[in-house]
Amino acid sequence: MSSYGPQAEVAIARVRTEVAKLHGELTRYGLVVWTGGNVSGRVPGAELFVIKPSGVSYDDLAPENMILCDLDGNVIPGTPGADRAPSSDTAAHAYVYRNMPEVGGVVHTHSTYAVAWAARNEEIPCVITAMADEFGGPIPVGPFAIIGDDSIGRGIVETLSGHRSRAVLMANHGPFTIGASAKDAVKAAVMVEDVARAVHLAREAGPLVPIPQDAIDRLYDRYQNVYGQSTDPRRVATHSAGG
Ligand SMILES: O=C(CO)[C@@H](O)[C@@H](O)COP(=O)(O)O
Repeated sequence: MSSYGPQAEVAIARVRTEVAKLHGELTRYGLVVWTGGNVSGRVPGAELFVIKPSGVSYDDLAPENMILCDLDGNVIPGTPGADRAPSSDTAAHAYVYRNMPEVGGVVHTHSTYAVAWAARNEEIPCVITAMADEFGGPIPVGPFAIIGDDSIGRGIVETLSGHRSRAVLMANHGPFTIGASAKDAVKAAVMVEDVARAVHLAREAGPLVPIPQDAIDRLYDRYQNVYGQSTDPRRVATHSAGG
């Protein structure tokens, strides 16, 4: 049985509970069918993250069967849940944690409208204020990447580094989102599906009207710095990063 010391063990237990519970949000918001999505969370203060087992029904996910991994995506032997195979996207999540130290959570879903944009390899243009608020502009498309190794992770990092968006539509696959915490990344997954649906429906009904860049900038700035509570993880992360 591995032990990382009492402080880290408390943090691991907290992230296990949070990550197991957050999968319920994927089903609550209709972002997944069957087992087609995953959530992970970084363990603060340790070179570790927690992710779900592969292909296990969401009803059966519990803190004790979440899987603890190092930042190379290796399962930590002897820890609870280590007897099962981790999510197919473990290497992708690990790559993001290794290369984006500010990221505390990663989420992948196959939510319908976001996947439809990904299937066309088409970015979602910024035509509604909710997008300017949450994503600060369009939602970009990442490269086509094979599932199973760190190609997806490389595509996520290449596309989102220096980009305001916390969501990327991996070509012909679907959305991956990042956040200051696992919950924050789940929120981005909920929001990306909402805007993917709204912009799709808008375009069906008529031409899209872009929002001027200066208005996008003002909306984004307000949402990062004024909206919500000063204790929100997003605002704490923005300010500690000097943003
Ligand atoms: O996108 C894919 C496969 O297409 C996977 O992320 C999805 O099915 C979820 O897989 P896991 O159950 O996390 O292994």
